[in-house]
Amino acid sequence: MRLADLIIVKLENVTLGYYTIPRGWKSLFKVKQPVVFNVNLNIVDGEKVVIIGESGSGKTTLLKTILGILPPFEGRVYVLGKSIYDLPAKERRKITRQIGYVPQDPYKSLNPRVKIETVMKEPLEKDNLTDREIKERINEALRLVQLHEKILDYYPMQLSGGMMQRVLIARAIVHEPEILVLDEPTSALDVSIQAQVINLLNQIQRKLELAMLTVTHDLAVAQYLGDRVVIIHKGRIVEEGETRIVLSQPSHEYTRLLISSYRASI
Ligand SMILES: Nc1ncnc2c1ncn2[C@@H]1O[C@H](COP(=O)(O)OP(=O)(O)OP(=O)(O)O)[C@@H](O)[C@H]1O
Repeated sequence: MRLADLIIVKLENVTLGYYTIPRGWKSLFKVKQPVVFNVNLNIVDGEKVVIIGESGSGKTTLLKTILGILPPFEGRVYVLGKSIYDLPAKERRKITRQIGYVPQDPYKSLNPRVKIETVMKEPLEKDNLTDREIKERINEALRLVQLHEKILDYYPMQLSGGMMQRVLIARAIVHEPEILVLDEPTSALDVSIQAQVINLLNQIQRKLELAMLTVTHDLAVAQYLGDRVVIIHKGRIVEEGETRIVLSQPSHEYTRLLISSYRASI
């Protein structure tokens, strides 16, 4: 097998959702409410995949199952070849640690009372590293996101939104994951900063030869961060393929609608 064929994440007939209390019922009785239906998806080593869909289409729900925090109602979720929900929780966490995760909103994702140094050390806690190795790893991650190490003494509120996002990206790569997973990486940022963050992510992905999975509602983000796009509508994959081809010759009506509303908005 070529290295490029190594499957990092695989979703096999995955149906996902939440347990909710039906309308009009006050009791504790809950029912399954599926929101993502029968999804199949492979992400191979070094590949950049973007899932595009509008708000409520199930993008974050899909990420939760990949991150090991939402067991599927049906189907299997494989990370690095292991069916993670067939493993005991401790083993599952060991595997999902190989995922670097950048959450949706940098402003809400960092505790204002916790120094950046502590934020950066946390993913390395279980790695049995010496203080020197920890320092080297953190400095390397900061270098990759183009932040000075003096930032380690700062608190999140002393940083701009763009700097917070760089800290979150540095935290996601500091433990040398196999895949970087990003939830709407630019939506909370000023337009002027968005392009910088996109360029930075592409540089990091190339340098570390990581697989990268991004979810977004923004076609521009998909164009720049995806070799391959997956279009999701109401919890179902309606189309997928090479980004350039899907966006220039969409075959599904929903994709055509997304593209025309995007063109109208620019
Ligand atoms: N904890 C939850 N309990 C019940 N329903 C939920 C929960 N989280 C999300 N949902 C529902 O699941 C559906 C998909 O939500 P999800 O957050 O995955 O969408 P999304 O595509 O990521 O949207 P957004 O970009 O707005 O975050 C929505 O109908 C949402 O209301």
